[in-house]
Amino acid sequence: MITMSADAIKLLKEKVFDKSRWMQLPRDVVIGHDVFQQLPSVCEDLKLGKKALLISGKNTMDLAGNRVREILSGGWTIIPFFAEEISLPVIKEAEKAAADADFLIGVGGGRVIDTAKIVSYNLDRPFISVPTAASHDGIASARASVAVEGGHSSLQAHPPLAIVADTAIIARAPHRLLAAGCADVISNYTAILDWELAHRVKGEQVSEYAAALSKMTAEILVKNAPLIKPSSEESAWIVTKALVSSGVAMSIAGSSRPASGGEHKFSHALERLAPGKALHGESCGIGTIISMYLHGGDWKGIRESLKSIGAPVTPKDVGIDDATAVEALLMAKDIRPERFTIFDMGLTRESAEKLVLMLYKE
Ligand SMILES: NC(=O)C1=CN([C@@H]2O[C@H](COP(=O)(O)OP(=O)(O)OC[C@H]3O[C@@H](n4cnc5c(N)ncnc54)[C@H](OP(=O)(O)O)[C@@H]3O)[C@@H](O)[C@H]2O)C=CC1
Ligand SMILES: O=C(CO)COP(=O)(O)O
Ligand SMILES: [Zn+2]
Repeated sequence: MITMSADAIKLLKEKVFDKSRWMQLPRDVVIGHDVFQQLPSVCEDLKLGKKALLISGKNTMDLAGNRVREILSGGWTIIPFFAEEISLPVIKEAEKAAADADFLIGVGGGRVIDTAKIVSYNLDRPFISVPTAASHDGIASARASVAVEGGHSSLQAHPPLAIVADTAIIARAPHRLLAAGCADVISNYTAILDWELAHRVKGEQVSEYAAALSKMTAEILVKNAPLIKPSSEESAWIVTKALVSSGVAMSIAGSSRPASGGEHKFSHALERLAPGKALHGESCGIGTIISMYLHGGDWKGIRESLKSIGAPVTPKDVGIDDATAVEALLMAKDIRPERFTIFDMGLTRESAEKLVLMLYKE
């Protein structure tokens, strides 16, 4: 009889048994021109029930939420709910409003979709993600980002059961939103470098598949950067696919690690210090240039790609002064401190000031 030593059993346990992971992925992904028409088929296909809470925003309810409501009105009862911000009180209100709903629909930008995602998770009801802008990679992810007292939380949630992304609507959104979505994807480059750094310094486990998918998504996007233009449905299509792919990478990893490193911590810090000035993806893009410089990579190449897409590359471009950006860089390490990144490698005020100035250099 072969017997195993206690050490061998421990190793086997670490290598095999403790590795079980539950990956949840979206089931129906419909991207294209005028695909709202397919919402009834999607709801029937997924057997979601007959009553839904539709969460949308101040602008997006008129732009798309009401249209979704109209399309589904033949066979479903749709209760509209305005989410003007993402906050715990709004989430609680939405949960009350969804008490007897069978499923949730989030129609809007990242904040609306994350709100619907959290409500869906808390009430254990399915949800459909209907992005009106290709501005963030939470469209398909199983994570939800929410500012909390003294920090920023990335909450575990369910991924949407379906994504219905109408490229005609997305193409009509202000170009700023599309460029922000590109920057959110481009930030995958430094998110992966930070993840690998955390592996080397802290022994954090890296999912090779999630990392490869995330990096490949950023590479394809950068390759297609010359095709990304305002008001173009082809651009909306390219960017939406990249955002879905990046979201899937997060689901594979079971965390936002493949798409969120130090550049995201900088973005969350900036949002705290200068709320509402920069879009999420915009500040992530600026953080990516700085992080890539610190990693010793091609930061000028990243800056050129962002510029060519029309994304901001300096704090000034988003109406934020340099001193605030310096503070955000210094604060970044304290946002979700358990996530080790390049900003934990001894960044000083003096170096932070130099890094911000560097953004303006030719
Ligand atoms: N869960 C995850 O994995 C991820 C989550 N995020 C989160 O997503 C959020 C950022 O998303 P983002 O979309 O940039 O920001 P917002 O959701 O704040 O949307 C920005 C603005 O764009 C408006 N808008 C949306 N679509 C259109 C359109 N078609 N035409 C005109 N205006 C439009 C919104 O209107 P309205 O007022 O109607 O909302 C809002 O005023 C952050 O909270 C971030 O943390 C980001 C990445 C990943
Ligand atoms: O924005 C995200 C990925 O692009 C998710 O990030 P966080 O986990 O930092 O909230
Ligand atoms: Zn992001």
